[in-house]
Amino acid sequence: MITIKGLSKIFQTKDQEVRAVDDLSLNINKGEIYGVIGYSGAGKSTFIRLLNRLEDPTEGSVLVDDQELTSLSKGKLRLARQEIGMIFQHFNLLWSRTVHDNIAFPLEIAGIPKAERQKRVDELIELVGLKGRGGSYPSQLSGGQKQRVGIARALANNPKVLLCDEATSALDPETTDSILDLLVDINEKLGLTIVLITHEMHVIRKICHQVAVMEQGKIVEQGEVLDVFLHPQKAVTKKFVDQVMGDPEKETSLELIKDKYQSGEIIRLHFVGESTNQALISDLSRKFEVDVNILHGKITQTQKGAYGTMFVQFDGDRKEVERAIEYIESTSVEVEVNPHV
Ligand SMILES: Nc1ncnc2c1ncn2[C@@H]1O[C@H](COP(=O)(O)OP(=O)(O)OP(=O)(O)O)[C@@H](O)[C@H]1O
Repeated sequence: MITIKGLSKIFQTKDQEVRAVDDLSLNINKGEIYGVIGYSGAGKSTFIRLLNRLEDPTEGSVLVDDQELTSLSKGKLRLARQEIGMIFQHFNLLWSRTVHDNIAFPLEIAGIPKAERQKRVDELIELVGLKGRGGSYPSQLSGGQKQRVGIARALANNPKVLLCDEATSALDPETTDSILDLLVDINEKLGLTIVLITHEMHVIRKICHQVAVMEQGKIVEQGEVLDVFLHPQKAVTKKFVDQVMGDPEKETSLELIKDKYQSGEIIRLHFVGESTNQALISDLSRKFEVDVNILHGKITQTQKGAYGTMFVQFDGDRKEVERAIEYIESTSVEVEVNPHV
């Protein structure tokens, strides 16, 4: 759906040149939720603004659904932008217009007749869960409701792509989750491709299929969310993963655990998706004469299933413990016996 090649944006300031986006190339597939994460100043906002040419690139190209945005004239660009909706951290609503009229605004600009507009606005209000609030003004809405209006407005012209610029950063954790759920719902219902930028790994973990980590204008790591969680290569990525997971190995001393539980085997289980294995522990105790003692760990949910590490102790007949370990090795849960500190 989106092909980005050699994209750069250089800002000239009085005394220096800032490479906000530096020779970036990537592909985003249709129907994917693609997250870009980075710390402040990494170049995320510049990057997302280049995707709908709110910012003109210094070099490189952006193709959306095979249309090259970078070479379009102003008139054609306006049409192309109808295919790319955008939502913002601070909502960017029109304060003197009602919810209904905010959502109708892009339809008016696109020249949609009034009756059709009315029907479409009603559908959108329903889709984002704001039924009955069409006559309210933005100042009468909560942050989460304002963002719902932003989403409805962005979807008005049936775009192929939705860009989200720190869309939940101004919201509390609970409201953040409800907006993220709405984005997943829209992605699944409409098959919409979503590109979002964020500095919160929670957002990536909860809804993204793919993630790119940005640092100093470059993408330093990218891939499927679970893979990146599982094998973070760069220090910056590790820091982001620790943001949601903590580091179970740092939080407790394995030596202490080993001292305390000297019989049987201490085992580290690493869950990497595939929800079928969530029942592993009960499976083990049903199938084998082994006592499973949960010692420490953290498991969280991603779009592709459970992810995380758990330390357990297996106690019982040695042969039976070995059989239980062999059984885990036949699943997608990674297992390490007597892990090193
Ligand atoms: N209009 C501009 N003129 C000059 N420099 C700019 C301009 N816009 C951005 N920059 C610089 O480009 C770099 C990347 O900024 P950008 O806002 O894209 O980062 P970000 O990752 O979105 O950070 P934040 O989350 O804080 O917005 C920064 O060093 C910033 O100072």
